Amino acid sequence: MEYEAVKYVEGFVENIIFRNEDNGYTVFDITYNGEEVTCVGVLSYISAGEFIAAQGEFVKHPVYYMQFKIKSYEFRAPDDAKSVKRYLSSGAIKGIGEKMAENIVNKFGDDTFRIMEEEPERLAEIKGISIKKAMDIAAQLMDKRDVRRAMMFMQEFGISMKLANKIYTKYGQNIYTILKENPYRLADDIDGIGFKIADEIAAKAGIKVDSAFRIKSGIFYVLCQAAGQGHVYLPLDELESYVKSLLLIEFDNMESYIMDLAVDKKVVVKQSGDRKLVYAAIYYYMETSVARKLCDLDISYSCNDEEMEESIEKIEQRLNIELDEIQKEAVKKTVQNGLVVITGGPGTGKTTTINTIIRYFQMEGFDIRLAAPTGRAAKRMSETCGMEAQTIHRLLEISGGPQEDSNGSSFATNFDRNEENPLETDAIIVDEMSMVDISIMNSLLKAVAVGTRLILVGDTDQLPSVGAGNVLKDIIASGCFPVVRLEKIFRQAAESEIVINAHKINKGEPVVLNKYSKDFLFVRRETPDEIIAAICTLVKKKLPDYVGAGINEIQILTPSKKSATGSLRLNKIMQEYLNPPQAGKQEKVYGEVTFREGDKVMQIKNNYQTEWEKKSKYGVTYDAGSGVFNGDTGIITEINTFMEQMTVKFDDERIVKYDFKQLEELELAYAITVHKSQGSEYPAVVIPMYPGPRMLMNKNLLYTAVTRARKCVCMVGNENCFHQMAQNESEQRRYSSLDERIKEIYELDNAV
Ligand SMILES: Nc1ncnc2c1ncn2[C@@H]1O[C@H](COP(=O)(O)OP(=O)(O)OP(=O)(O)O)[C@@H](O)[C@H]1O
Repeated sequence: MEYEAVKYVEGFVENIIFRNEDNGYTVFDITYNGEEVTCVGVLSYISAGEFIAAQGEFVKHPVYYMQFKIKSYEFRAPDDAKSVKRYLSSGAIKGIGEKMAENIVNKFGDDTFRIMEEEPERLAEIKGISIKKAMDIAAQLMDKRDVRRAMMFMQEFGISMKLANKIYTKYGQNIYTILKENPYRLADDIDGIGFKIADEIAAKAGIKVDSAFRIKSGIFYVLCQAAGQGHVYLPLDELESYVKSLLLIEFDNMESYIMDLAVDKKVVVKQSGDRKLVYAAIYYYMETSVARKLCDLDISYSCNDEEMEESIEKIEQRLNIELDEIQKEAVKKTVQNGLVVITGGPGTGKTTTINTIIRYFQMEGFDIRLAAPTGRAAKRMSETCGMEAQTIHRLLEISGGPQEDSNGSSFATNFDRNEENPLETDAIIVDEMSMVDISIMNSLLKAVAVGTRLILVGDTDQLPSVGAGNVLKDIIASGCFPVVRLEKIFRQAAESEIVINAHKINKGEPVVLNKYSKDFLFVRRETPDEIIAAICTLVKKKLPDYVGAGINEIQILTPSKKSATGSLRLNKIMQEYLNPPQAGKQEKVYGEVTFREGDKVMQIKNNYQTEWEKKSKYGVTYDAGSGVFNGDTGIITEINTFMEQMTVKFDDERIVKYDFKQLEELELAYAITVHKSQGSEYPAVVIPMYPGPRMLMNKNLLYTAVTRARKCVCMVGNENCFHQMAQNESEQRRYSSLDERIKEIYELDNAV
């Protein structure tokens, strides 16, 4: 072939060699003038068997030699008998093989395609084709043409192939009206499309910036964003100002848009005093159903006080302890009530109380389940209670990916345990309740049958849950259920300056920073670089021996991600220091991060599908399952660039193979933010103390960081920064109203 002269090729798509569904880049073969030609180009749609006519030119590829680079193209219906036969026998139409293709073309010749499209019933004139089959062939042809047209149409709006496929699967031929009239529906209906993408599409479709669809979609988007920051609702005035700054327009009738959304059941509006509160409907109903269930669980049992005292005494003898009066009261309350909250700071005897409750229930012959919100918290609970604790997710038996609401947007997880199939147990004790958000609380409560005792344990002064809601605080604030507050610090705990100082921080009392403390150390440094240098020495040389732990067990906790002493920078430096490049150590660069064999990493989102296994030292698998969760930490044991896989061994021995595509789920974890450390405990914790944003650097955060340490807290930096944090009460306000929902339902129940 005279490659240079050829500017046009045509032929049947025979073999698709490569296709990137995100951007449509495709490599495929056709036969042109009797020769096989490899074509490359960006195509919105392609299917083997289609007839393509393309303009472009041949270019020389270093390995694959000459390839035709497509500039423009069109798919054509084949127009002569030979081509039609080729097309039909390519397998493009299901149900037509080579022989039948021949029969069809012999009968109708060049007119075949027109007949198939316009008078498909005539195909039944051929032996072996029923009327039903004839109509099916016609439908397939139409479908193919429709898909091709739709894909090309969507490309005009800059929609990636992958999304275009999803959109077409959802709407079919309705895409034309939807994209032209209300592309914002995509944000509601299709996973992977949010307001921002829909807004870009809308701009291309010429939708006006003040269109009602845009404003309503913007309102809903702002509510969902607020939920991502922990808010269950937003007051109307705040919502309005966020929406206006998102959409960059001014408009008057905010309330009428909200009313429209309320009619569509997408939002709920509640009056509170003289303010209107706007909820994304799903969160409102979650709060309501959590409140309803809590009231249902709150039943009381009549118990003989003497018998309870006797049983407690027996346990005290067995455990060789003497419970404090409040601890005893806590135990009794759990025996007498279906729902009890136990709250207290570090060292106030929560674990001891839980352990007594467990023994008590065991003596009664109760079946008991223990749970905590994260893997690490569950592991710690198992250790301190001497009985297996599970994550709430596992307790509820995850049964697949995120569940979709009627609009198709994902918001929750499917659990096998739910109202139809509740947990069959007498008592459930949940620890670290401060981390439980409204969504997982809702799922948990669905699976708890009335009659099962539920005991909620936590410290309300820890940072609130990452997800929306203020569950523990609201339950307590409602004042409707039995709550036991443990406040006394026990002798053993009182010897720990970690515990003493944590309580001082909490109460706003002055803390003396004395570097001679046994477990609460402050190393004074000024600049970020000096601070980091000191941290390096502490983590590698000093602390492991001091607390009798491995280097990887010493955890750096930092308030922020991006500052000079933030987790991103610290991780880079610590990686160089603790796990530098070395011949034979494989690496994988992913975005800004280089992962290296031997690195400490953390899973940063819940993934219920990811499979894991546990292996004995001889490499024999003895346990397997699925699900890795936000906060799980481990070590990279292998990077296989050929298989494009990275293997991580988690702290609890689970081994997970990540495809390179999945690496967005992992972060280096030499240093992690305090927020991510909630619910975990480490033998030693190192905290850089360097000024940062006031909203972030507050008492709550300091308290949470300090209480993560079991044996030693070591702060490095500026003493003033510590004191400012301890005095900064600016706990960011969370808009939640579970307490109100509980009160409403409780009052209704008790009014009867
Ligand atoms: N009634 C008691 N008498 C004497 N010591 C007690 C009593 N209750 C708890 N302790 C001791 O106080 C210390 C703290 O108790 P525990 O671990 O139960 O508290 P916690 O609230 O669970 O603390 P953390 O949240 O820090 O784990 C432990 O050493 C425990 O043995």
